[in-house]
Amino acid sequence: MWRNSAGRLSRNFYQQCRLYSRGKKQLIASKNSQRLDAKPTEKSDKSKLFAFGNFSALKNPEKKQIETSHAAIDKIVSFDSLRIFPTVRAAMMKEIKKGYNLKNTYVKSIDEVEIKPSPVQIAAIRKINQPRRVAAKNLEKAGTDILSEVMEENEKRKLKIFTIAAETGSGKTWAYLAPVLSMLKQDDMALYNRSPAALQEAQRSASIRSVILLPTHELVDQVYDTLKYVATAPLDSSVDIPKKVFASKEFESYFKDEANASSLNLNVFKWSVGDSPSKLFNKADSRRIDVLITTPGKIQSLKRLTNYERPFKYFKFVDYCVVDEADTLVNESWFEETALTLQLFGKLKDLILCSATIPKEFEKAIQRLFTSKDSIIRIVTPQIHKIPKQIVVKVIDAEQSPFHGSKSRCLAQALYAIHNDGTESGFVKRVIVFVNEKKHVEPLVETLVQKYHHKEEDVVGISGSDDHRDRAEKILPFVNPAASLEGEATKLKILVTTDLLARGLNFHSIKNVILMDIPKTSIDLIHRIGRTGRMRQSGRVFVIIDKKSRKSWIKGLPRAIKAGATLG
Ligand SMILES: Nc1ncnc2c1ncn2[C@@H]1O[C@H](COP(=O)(O)OP(=O)(O)OP(=O)(O)O)[C@@H](O)[C@H]1O
Repeated sequence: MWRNSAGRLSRNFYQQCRLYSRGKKQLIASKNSQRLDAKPTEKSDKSKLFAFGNFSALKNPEKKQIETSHAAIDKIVSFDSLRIFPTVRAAMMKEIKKGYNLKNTYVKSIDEVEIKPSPVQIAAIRKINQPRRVAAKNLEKAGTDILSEVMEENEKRKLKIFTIAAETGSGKTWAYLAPVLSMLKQDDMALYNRSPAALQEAQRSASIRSVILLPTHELVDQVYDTLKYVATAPLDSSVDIPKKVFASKEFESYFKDEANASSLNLNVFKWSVGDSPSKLFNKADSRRIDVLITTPGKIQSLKRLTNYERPFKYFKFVDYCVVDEADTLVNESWFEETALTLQLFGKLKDLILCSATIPKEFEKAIQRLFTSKDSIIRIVTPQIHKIPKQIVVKVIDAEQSPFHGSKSRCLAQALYAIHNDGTESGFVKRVIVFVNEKKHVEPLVETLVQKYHHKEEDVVGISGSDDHRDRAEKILPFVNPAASLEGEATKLKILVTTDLLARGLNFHSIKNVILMDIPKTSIDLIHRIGRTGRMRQSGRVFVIIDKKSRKSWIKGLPRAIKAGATLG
């Protein structure tokens, strides 16, 4: 019912979206593929679960799924053992090294650092970037060449759906970029080796090959910055491409043309807040867009255009789509925009849904978005829903003296202690303070400046009420590497914000996060804590509680994290 004769998504999708939003219908049919689905967690694991009442909102994947990932992960220690297109691997290493945090390490130069794949990168790259081949036994059964050719063509076009779920700061962005960019380059090489002119012709077609969907413009900027760098990073084939690659005829003929070996030569485009539709159309008309980074809302805004015929025509040939922060983009308030956007990609080959948590609602939305549970290949890392052990969590009770119930006095004291604790010497210290409500952001900034004498230029507040240009400006000192002090006295920069900036943002080596309020759910707790302790770095989290928020269970959090408990 969902697919037309060519097996693609049918046109009456929109009405069904309405039915779905009333909880009546399933939406996207998809072909069967490997099933590694999660079942309810066994009782025995409950003992290690840190879950409380309606705070608990996470679905724990089944042990079998975790073991599958464990097995895949243990065997691999280098990117060279993973199937990544050679120039993609080289550009990725350069990009990771460019952003690597050498602060307070004993490493003198980045060249001494060996970049190893993180668990989620190993599991995702192995599972996603698989050659699309029909199983030999099925080809035998086919008998005739024509039928086996049709089967191989179908296999190539079959929609494969993957979910990636891995702890915060574990490198999920490259876990999906490496396979997607590799597939784009593999497609380029196949076409080039058939005929260089055919590749040039394809590059002139007004179309979009892959789309990365994110919930906020900050995240669009962040992923775009990564892609903008790798798309044109200069490569030296004599150094960046291992000799053994040239043993393959395919690569040898492709890289003979220096232009194919000297950079990825990909056309990446960010279409974000304030950008007009014509900016997107002109970009696509001038050269095929290899990767579009945007939000579902921006794409759906094209529906309102009256002066363009068929504004969605550019999306007809999208091969690969990533829904990052998918637990946000498929939850109730975003679902319809995301589902309608996915429906535009009628010839999609790979759909990747990526998130740091698996909320219970996420599972329900996925199972209603895709007709049968076994149409999804799930990639879950063993540390999912665990707080990385290198993060130390402390609970501070504002009811104790000398705070006498004042959380802001408690905050001021914690900031003072961080400012004078001798850590991060030689660099400006940066602290992120999370509050639950955006209306509390500015008053807290005021209090820190007026009452606790922090300098105005050292305390910024960011919430959804701010204009996106101001937000982008204010956030820079926290997403860029720490500025060095050059002999000045220690300095503390404070960012007061809400969950708007808790998801996905790759704050650069932030060592301290303070939660002024207990988050509403364990999902928000994981995302807020995950702004520190990223990619195996250390971090500290201070949770301030008082009579109102005082929940004895939160006092058990530090111990639970130390014991490696899974948040529920
Ligand atoms: N293999 C690696 N080795 C070292 N650093 C890496 C590696 N892969 C990625 N990084 C760096 O780790 C940091 C975190 O990566 P990323 O933002 O993708 O994490 P994430 O899992 O998406 O986090 P979140 O769940 O918060 O979105 C980035 O600065 C990235 O450059």
